[in-house]
Amino acid sequence: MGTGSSKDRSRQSTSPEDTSRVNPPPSSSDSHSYSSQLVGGANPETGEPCRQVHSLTAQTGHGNNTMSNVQTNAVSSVQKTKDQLLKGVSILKETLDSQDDVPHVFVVFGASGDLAKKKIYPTLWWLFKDGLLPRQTYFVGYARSDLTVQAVRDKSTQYMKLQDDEKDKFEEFWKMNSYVKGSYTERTDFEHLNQEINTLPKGDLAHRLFYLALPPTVFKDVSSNVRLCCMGHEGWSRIIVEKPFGRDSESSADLSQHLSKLFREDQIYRIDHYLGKEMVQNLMVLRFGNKMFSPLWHRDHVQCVVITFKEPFGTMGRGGYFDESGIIRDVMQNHLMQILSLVAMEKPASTSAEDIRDEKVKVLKCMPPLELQNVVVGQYTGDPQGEGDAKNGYLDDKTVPKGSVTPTFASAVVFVKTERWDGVPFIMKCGKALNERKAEVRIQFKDVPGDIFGGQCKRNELVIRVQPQEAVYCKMMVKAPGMNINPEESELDLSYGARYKGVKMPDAYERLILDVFCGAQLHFVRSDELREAWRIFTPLLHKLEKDKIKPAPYKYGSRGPQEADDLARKFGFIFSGTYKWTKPQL
Ligand SMILES: NC(=O)C1=CN([C@@H]2O[C@H](COP(=O)(O)OP(=O)(O)OC[C@H]3O[C@@H](n4cnc5c(N)ncnc54)[C@H](OP(=O)(O)O)[C@@H]3O)[C@@H](O)[C@H]2O)C=CC1
Ligand SMILES: O=C1O[C@H](COP(=O)(O)O)[C@@H](O)[C@H](O)[C@H]1O
Repeated sequence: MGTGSSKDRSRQSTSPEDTSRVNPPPSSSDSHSYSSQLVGGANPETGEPCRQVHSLTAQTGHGNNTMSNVQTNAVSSVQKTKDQLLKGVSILKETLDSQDDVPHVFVVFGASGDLAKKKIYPTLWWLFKDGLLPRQTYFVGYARSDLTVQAVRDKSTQYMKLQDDEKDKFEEFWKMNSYVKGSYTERTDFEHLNQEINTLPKGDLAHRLFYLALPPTVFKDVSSNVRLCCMGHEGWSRIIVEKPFGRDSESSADLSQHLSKLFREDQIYRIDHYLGKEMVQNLMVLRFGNKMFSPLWHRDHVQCVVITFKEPFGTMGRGGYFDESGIIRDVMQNHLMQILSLVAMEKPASTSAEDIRDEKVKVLKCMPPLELQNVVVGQYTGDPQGEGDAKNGYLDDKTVPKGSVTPTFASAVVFVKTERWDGVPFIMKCGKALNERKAEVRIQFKDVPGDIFGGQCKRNELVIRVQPQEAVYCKMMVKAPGMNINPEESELDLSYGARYKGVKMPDAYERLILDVFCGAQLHFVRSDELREAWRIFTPLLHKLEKDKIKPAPYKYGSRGPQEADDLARKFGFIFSGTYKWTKPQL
C-alpha cells in the first residue's frame, strides 16, 4: 500500500507548513510568477508584452479541425495549432514548454458524474488535441461507481464534438486515461489512488491536479484525503474546487478554514466558470483599454446597471439537487456577483491576479447586505400550452420536495457605496424556465439633460452580451436618414460573429483548466471575495428560509414575474419597448 515508507509517513501531517515541505515552495514554474502576466503587462524575463489567449481560429478550434490525416502532417499541425493558440501569450507558452518534460496527472473526482461527462472530460480532450497540455499528461478518473475507462468514454463522447479526422488522436487521448474506483471517505482508497498515480511513468515525480467535480457534502473528506495520501513528492499539487463554496457565511468560512489548513491559497483554485467566458474577461479591456468609457462609467452618467442571466429550460428532472440551493446560490451569489465586481471595480494597479482581485474585493466590501424589500423571488409554473418540459412547473418535478418555496428566479437591487457608484442601482436578475437563453450586462445611461427633441430621445444603453452570440452594442439616437432632423433609435454594433468571422472562442472551462496547469489564479475566486459575497447574501437567504417566503409564480417560458419588472422600474430602469434591431445582412 505504500504507507509504510518514511516518505509516505511524512505526507500524513495536515499543517500547511508541511504541505509546503511536500510541495517545494513555488518555483519559477509555479503560481505567482506568471499568473500576473496573462492579461497583459510585460514578461519580466524578456520584457515582451503578454496577452491572454482570446481567440482560436476556426482551423484550430474544436468543431473545425483541419488537421491532416497524414500522420507526419498531423504532428506539425498540432504544433501549429499550439503556436497559434498561444500567440502573444509568451508566458503561458513558456510555462507550458518548461513543464513539457515533467509528467502531469489530472485526477477527476466524481468521474461518473454529470459535470465530468459534460464539461471536464470534453475540456481535457480539447486541450489535449490542440496540443495545449504538457506532453506527458495522464488523466485519472475516480468515483464510487464500478466503471471502466470505456464507460467514462461512452458517457462523455457525445459532448466532445469529435471530428472524423481526429479519431487517431482520440484513441491516443483515451490511452492516457485510467479509472480508479473508491469511496470519498476511506483513507485506504486514497492510498490506493496514490499507488495508481505512482505506477504511471514517473508518476511519483509528477505535478498533480485534483478536480473536485463532486457534491459539496464530500468536499471536506476528499480534500483531507488528498492532502493525506495523494500529494506530489517532487512536483506541485493543486486542487480545483467547484461551487457551491458553502451555503452561507458560516458554512463557507468553515470550508475555507478547512481547506486553508490543508493547502496554501496558491494551491486552491475555486472555479466560477463565468470568469472563463470571453465577454466577462473582456470587461477589463473594454473598461480600462478605452478612453471613451472611463468618464461615463460613473454615477454622474449611469442611471442603473442590469446584470441578467436567463435560461429557457427548467430543472429537467434534477430539481432535487437544485432545491438544495435555489437560483440565488446557484447563479446570483457567484456568477452575477463576479460580473458585478468587474463592472464596478476601480482600475487595478496592474493586471496581476492579486491587484485585480484586491479591487474586486474592495467593491464587495462597499456593498451592504441585501434587503428583502429590494428582492423579488419567483418560481415557475407549468405552461399547459407549452411543449415537453414546459408543461411542468417546478413543483411537478418529482424530485422536488412537496410545497418547496425554493426560488427558480430572483431579481435583486444592490448598491455599491463608493464615490463612483453611490446611489446607482445594480439590478441583478436570474432565472430558469424563462423566455430565452441570455447573459448580459446592460448599462442604462441617464436622460439627456435639456431636451430639444420633444421627448423623442430614448436613453443610451451599452450592452455587453456574454452569451449567446457575444456582442458589445450601444443603443443610441441618430438622425433618421432623409430630409428631416428627427432622432431615431439605432445602435453601434460589435457582434463578434460578424467582426471575428470564423474565429472560434475557447470554452470557459478550457481557459480555466489551462490556467490551473499554468498556475494562473486571476480567473479564480479568492477566499476573501467569497467571504464578502456571502456576507452580502447570507441575511437575505436566512430570512427567505426562516420565514418560508413564498416565491411569485411565473409561467414557464415567460420573462419572469411581473414584480421583477416593477422592481426594476421602481429603481429607475426604463424599458421603452420602441427599440428595433435589424440584423445586418452579411
Ligand atoms: N449585436 C447584436 O447581436 C445586437 C442584437 N440586438 C438584439 O436586438 C434585440 C433588442 O435589443 P435589446 O437591447 O435587448 O433591447 P430591448 O429594448 O428589447 O430590451 C431592453 C431591455 O428591456 C427588458 N425588457 C424587455 N421587455 C420588457 C418589458 N416588457 N418590461 C420591462 N423590461 C423589458 C429586457 O430585459 P429581459 O432580458 O428581462 O427581457 C432588456 O433588458 C435583442 O434581441 C438584441 O439581442 C441589438 C443590437 C445588437
Ligand atoms: O453554474 C451554473 O451555470 C449553469 C449555466 O452555465 P452556462 O455556462 O451554460 O451559462 C446553470 O445551468 C447551472 O444551474 C449553474 O449551476
